[in-house]
Amino acid sequence: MTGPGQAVAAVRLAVREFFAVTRPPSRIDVAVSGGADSLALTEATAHAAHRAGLRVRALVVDHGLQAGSGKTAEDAAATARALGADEAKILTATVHGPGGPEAAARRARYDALRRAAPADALVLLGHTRDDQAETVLLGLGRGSGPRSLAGMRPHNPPWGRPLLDVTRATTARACAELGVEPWHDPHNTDSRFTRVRLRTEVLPLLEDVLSGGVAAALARTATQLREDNEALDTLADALLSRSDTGDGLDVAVLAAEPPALRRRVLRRWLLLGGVRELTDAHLRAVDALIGRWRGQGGVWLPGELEARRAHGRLCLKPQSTTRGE
Ligand SMILES: Nc1ncnc2c1ncn2[C@@H]1O[C@H](COP(=O)(O)OP(=O)(O)OP(=O)(O)O)[C@@H](O)[C@H]1O
Repeated sequence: MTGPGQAVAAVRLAVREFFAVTRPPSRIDVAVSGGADSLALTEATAHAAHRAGLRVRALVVDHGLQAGSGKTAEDAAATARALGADEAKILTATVHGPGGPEAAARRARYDALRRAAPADALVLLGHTRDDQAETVLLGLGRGSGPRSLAGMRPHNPPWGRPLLDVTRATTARACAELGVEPWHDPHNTDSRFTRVRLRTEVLPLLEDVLSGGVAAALARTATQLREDNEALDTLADALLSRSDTGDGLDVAVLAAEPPALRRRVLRRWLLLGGVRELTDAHLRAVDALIGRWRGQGGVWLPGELEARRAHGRLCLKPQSTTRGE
């Protein structure tokens, strides 16, 4: 008997390595679009799970946006079962709200998956190294900070992404080895989408100019930044406890620290304090109350809150018209 092909073996190895670090619950959910990435992931997950006595459920989201989407979802569910999933469930998503149709569909998809999964669930997604590279490149082009350039995290409960080191070419080959025909999302070739143009025009050009290895290099950048971020987050946590006096943050303690670390502390403090949709401009304005203090008034923040400096402390209060120091 011949064993699995090389590509199937590579995907299985990635899933096994993921489970060695992230202990899976007794039932693992896999988000299945019917594309090559999530089908290859389903097969590898079922292979690893069954050896460990765990169950696998495929979750397929039908956005109802394209004609025949119901059939696409049913086909994806049937293929997932054929590849070893113990059960397959089709979820319907209601797409509405702000942003373009892609963003609205993504939001609706993640909401539907989150609703279907129990609190301690692990929901696996088929993002690959190519997706990670595109995310980093998109972030670079938009001037994003290190948090965003660190790309997608392999484990960010309930989400798990075991294939971030596996290429899209490998998942396509794995499907061919398994004898399954993946679904091809028409959006993936629609050049009206920025991500599609990055994938089909920008990355191939960069690969050519830089003699290859660009996607792998971008994914490495993401990993390095993620490690740096984790280290800085640990420092920021410690600095937040040290500067928190109970009636605000001690300005003198924060002023002695580098601005990048200070902004990380402020970000955590503001989010914990109930500020929503914090932008970089807000963060810099609050930081200016420490680093560029000229007796300015408070900074108004989303969530009807105001950060103010008074008596050597930085305080977060409901918005008012009173002035600080
Ligand atoms: N209709 C769907 N039903 C279930 N899971 C899906 C569906 N579409 C996508 N997924 C899951 O999300 C993974 C990533 O797919 P895709 O890149 O299309 O989605 P995305 O979440 O919009 O990603 P990105 O963050 O890259 O924009 C897939 O491999 C699959 O696991």
